[in-house]
Amino acid sequence: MDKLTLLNKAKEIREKAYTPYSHFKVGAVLLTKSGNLYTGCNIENAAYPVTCCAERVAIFKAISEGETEFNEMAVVADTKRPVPPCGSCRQVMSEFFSKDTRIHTANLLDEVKTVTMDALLPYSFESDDLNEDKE
Ligand SMILES: O=c1ccn([C@H]2C[C@H](O)[C@@H](CO)O2)c(=O)[nH]1
Ligand SMILES: [Zn+2]
Repeated sequence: MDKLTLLNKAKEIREKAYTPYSHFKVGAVLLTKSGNLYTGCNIENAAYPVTCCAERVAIFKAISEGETEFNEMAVVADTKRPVPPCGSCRQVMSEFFSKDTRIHTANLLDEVKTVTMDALLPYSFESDDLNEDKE
């Protein structure tokens, strides 16, 4: 799918963000291999750390609907540079994305930076590292 289509959808969903504390709104869109779109916005909480980022909301919505294969993601926020996803979201993305999955990040000035999963989180901890057969 065209990255601008995904980014425009992310901009639209960003308006739904629940951000009474930071007033920092983020929108995310996830495209599955089957061609479905899952959207997410950040959802904050009076207990601040309970907040969930837009990226993880989109991924968790998709997983909970039985989708496990993804093509690309788009993320938008009102930042000076295309918004860099936080470390927790990078780890969650790496659980479900391939090394070459592209993440389109952007700001409201329509500056776009596309990065692969591997570039976003190199040398990531993954299931193979659990070494479950050792004891
Ligand atoms: O990539 C990001 C970075 C931050 N946030 C949210 C978390 C919190 O609600 C607010 C400020 O950190 O922005 C996201 O949703 N995605
Ligand atoms: Zn995050």
